[in-house]
Amino acid sequence: MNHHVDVMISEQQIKARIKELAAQINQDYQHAGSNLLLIGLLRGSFIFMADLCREITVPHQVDFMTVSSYGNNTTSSRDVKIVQDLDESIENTHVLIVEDIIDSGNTLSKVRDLFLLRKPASLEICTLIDKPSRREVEVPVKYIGFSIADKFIVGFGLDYAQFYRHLPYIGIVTFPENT
Ligand SMILES: O=P(O)(O)OC[C@H]1O[C@H](OP(=O)(O)OP(=O)(O)O)[C@H](O)[C@@H]1O
Ligand code: HPA
Repeated sequence: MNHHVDVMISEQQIKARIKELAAQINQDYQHAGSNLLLIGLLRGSFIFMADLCREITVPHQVDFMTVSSYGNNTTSSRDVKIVQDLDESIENTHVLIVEDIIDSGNTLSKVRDLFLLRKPASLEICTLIDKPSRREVEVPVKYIGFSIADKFIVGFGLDYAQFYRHLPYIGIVTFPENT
């Protein structure tokens, strides 16, 4: 493959930040009873979800929904597809969407609008990475791991053409035409 990957956010930095996010979530949801549901958007969120939920000590359930908008491209198609919806109702449930990255905002905006129609008790978003300069659609995000500049990144669940999701760090992809 004609590009290379450099470390941008180390494994240690990510682990430490996830602990901080979970501490904030534990505090914010201490009165949610056992009515908290974390919903990860696949595929990108699977590693962040696995690490985050193991730091969350308030009772909660975990579910996933499969959504896709990038295909194998590095820019959003803006056509967000619900590939696999939730099986269960989220009515009267405190829902926290867990996402790897918010870039244009198209994915989370569509999912958020869909979930709001289902009348959850509350609905918030937690993303590991935010790229605010790329936003096309505003979406309220309560928990942000790292806010970064406009670079295409991989690792910790994030892919380039489905590769690199396994990297334990966030890396920047450099393409030859950009160097
Ligand atoms: O804010 P946006 O511009 O919509 O971009 C964010 C979305 O893009 C990626 O998903 P992708 O469609 O690549 O699917 P994946 O989760 O399977 O990697 C990522 O996981 C987010 O869901
Ligand atoms: O920078 C990115 N990397 C991988 N997938 C993505 N989806 C939106 N932005 C990105």
